[in-house]
Amino acid sequence: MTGLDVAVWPSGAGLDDDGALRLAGHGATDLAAEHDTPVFVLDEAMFHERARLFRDAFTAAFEAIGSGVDVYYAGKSFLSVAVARWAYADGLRVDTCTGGELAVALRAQVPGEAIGLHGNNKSDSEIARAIDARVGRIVLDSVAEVGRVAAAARAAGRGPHDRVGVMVRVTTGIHAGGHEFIATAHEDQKFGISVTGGQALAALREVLTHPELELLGAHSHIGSQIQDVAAFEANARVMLALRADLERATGVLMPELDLGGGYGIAYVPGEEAMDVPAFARSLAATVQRVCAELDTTVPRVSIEPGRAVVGPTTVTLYRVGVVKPVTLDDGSVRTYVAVDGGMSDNIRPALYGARYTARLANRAGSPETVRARVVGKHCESGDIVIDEVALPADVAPGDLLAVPATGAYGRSMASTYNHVPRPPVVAVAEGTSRVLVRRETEDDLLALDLG
Ligand SMILES: Cc1ncc(COP(=O)(O)O)c(C=O)c1O
Ligand SMILES: N[C@@H](CCCC[NH3+])C(=O)O
Repeated sequence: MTGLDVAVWPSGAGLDDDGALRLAGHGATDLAAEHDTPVFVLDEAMFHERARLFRDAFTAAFEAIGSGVDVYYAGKSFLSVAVARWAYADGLRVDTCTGGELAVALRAQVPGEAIGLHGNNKSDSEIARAIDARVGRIVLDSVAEVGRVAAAARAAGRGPHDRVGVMVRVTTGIHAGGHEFIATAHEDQKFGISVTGGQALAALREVLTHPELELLGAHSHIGSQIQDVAAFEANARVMLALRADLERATGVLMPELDLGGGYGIAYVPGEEAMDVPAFARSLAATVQRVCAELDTTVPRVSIEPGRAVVGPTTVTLYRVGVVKPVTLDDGSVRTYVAVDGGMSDNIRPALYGARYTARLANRAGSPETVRARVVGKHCESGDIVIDEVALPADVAPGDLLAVPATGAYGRSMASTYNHVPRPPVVAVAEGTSRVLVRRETEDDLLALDLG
């Protein structure tokens, strides 16, 4: 819509005649008045659009090569009961990685068979709970876990005729993703079992020795915020070769490969939104080509996007407090704009150097701009929301500031640092708005403190 970069702002965002922000027909000023700030505002229609886009694009691409696909929504990016319900209703499955995420998916009445459980350090109770819920698959992350899950399956009365579906998470050596902390398939890190030296192959063979486990396939996830299809394709090659190696060694052809999540989104103007159908077609073509080279059948594929589904749907609204011009050593001025949240609702800039953009949400503001740094209210000089952004020169205390693309890893990684209660998530649609996750209160925090 006019004045807004469509790659960065939700599809339901627009500006009214005064240049104030509207989200799915709701004025940002009204939303802030009703829910207070900071608040995460999620464009519900866009969540459905994004979920169905992944479902339809990948289904079409993989059906075209004679295969099928399951899209798991990665709950770690943002999960609430409503969101889990929506994802399932939109034809997605739900990927969880802790007992807490599993509990949310189950509360949403997502059937167990449509849930996956990950985790590099699952507890006995998480494993037992997943088996009890009859989740569709447990992704094994270490050799030790193979025996533990088999034992838990036996203890739950499962056997050769009622096996527990598992995958083995492997690291393929493909290094991708923006920051070291979010790259996950290089060798020297905690996730998965390496393909080098035959370790992954040995783990897959180990699964086959347990009659109560059904080996559904191998799983990989190479990192997050990846824009380049080549990295996914390189990963797919390694995974397909591993599948062929297992078949040669044992005669067992794994029916499925999970190629993980990690699809990137646009955070700042100038970055482009990914062309999901083109991406899916390119990946499917690679899978088909490599299968032909290996003279093997095309497996069923699953993927686990989180950020690319929910990230672009959400805008954080903050209230501006202190505005402080600071003269730098070179004589230039940087305007520090302090908002009423910060690293407790968005740790990504501090943790990964992640970049965001912002605009005033209650009015257009003056056409002249200042070089602004948006900072939070925490007792930490690294509490920076946006390192540098041009804001109207008349930005003032009381203004509303909107930061887009905060749907993934914002609320889900939020903390209560400095005893700042975590903000709510409000879903907006044309004519309706509702609180998905309520604001924490000081009473919530004090209730934990036993004195
Ligand atoms: C195993 C696994 N699957 C899926 C995801 C989701 O990643 P993204 O939100 O980047 O799509 C992650 C997080 O990086 C992950 O570790
Ligand atoms: N939390 C990370 C990405 C997900 C890592 C999970 N494996 C981020 O905000 O970018």
